[in-house]
Amino acid sequence: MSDSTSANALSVDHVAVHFGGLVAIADMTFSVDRGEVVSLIGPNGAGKTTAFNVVTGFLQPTKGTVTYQGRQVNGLKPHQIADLGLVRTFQKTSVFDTNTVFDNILIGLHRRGQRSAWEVLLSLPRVRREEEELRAKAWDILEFVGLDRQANSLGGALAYGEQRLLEVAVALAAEPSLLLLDEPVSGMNPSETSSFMDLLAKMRERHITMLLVEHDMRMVMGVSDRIVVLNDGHIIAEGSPESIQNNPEVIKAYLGEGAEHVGN
Ligand SMILES: Nc1ncnc2c1ncn2[C@@H]1O[C@H](COP(=O)(O)OP(=O)(O)OP(=O)(O)O)[C@@H](O)[C@H]1O
Repeated sequence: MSDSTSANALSVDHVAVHFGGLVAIADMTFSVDRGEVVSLIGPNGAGKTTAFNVVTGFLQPTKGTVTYQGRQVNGLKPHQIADLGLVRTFQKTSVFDTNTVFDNILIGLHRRGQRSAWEVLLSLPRVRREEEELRAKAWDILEFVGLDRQANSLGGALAYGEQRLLEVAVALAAEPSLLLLDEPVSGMNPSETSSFMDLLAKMRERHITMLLVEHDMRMVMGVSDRIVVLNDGHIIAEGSPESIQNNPEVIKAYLGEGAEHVGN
């Protein structure tokens, strides 16, 4: 973590979100530095999903600003924010069931393509060369997430945990400069969760900046550089996994759900 504000990839400053009279987020300020993995945790209803939706443009804050690499992003549409490199996954998987795993990645890669329909139709040599490069890139991504052996399976035929891996693979195809993961291991069995943690560790080694909303504490403690704890729309603690695990305020906030969730 760096003290320099110029290292901040993402800054959330004094953001509040009200739904009518309900204050989902009262006043939230936090940042994510380049190369950092930051997790947003908190009991049910704390405001995590709301915060995630504000950062990705799916909700507008009532107050405050969100800036990314020095540029204000609140007010932009979700696809404009994605174009800036903030790429998100969803709680529910969004893979194309009737396309192969390989084509799912290829579609993701094509979304970034600059070519006109005419160039593609005429199949110009440059287009063919680029197509080959994209296919090679798709293989690299599939190998990276460990789905290369399922390349020809249909998206819908994959096991649940594999579908979630594919979703991350599609997000990686967009070459995110900040990857936002919304409860990526929810619904996974322990072995799928463990494979997913291995993938996160690999992404971390590649210095992919990540913001994670997650309930699974074993995973949060294992992969995060820094943890931001929300409770009732307020940030009640922020720090390393060790400091969060031993923070009395955090333990108290979780007691209603069972304090053991924080420790392990
Ligand atoms: N669209 C909405 N309209 C009204 N209230 C909402 C809306 N979305 C969220 N809320 C409320 O805002 C508060 C924060 O909800 P949010 O979903 O952000 O919490 P969370 O920490 O993600 O919870 P969980 O862990 O259960 O997903 C809750 O009281 C919730 O009921």
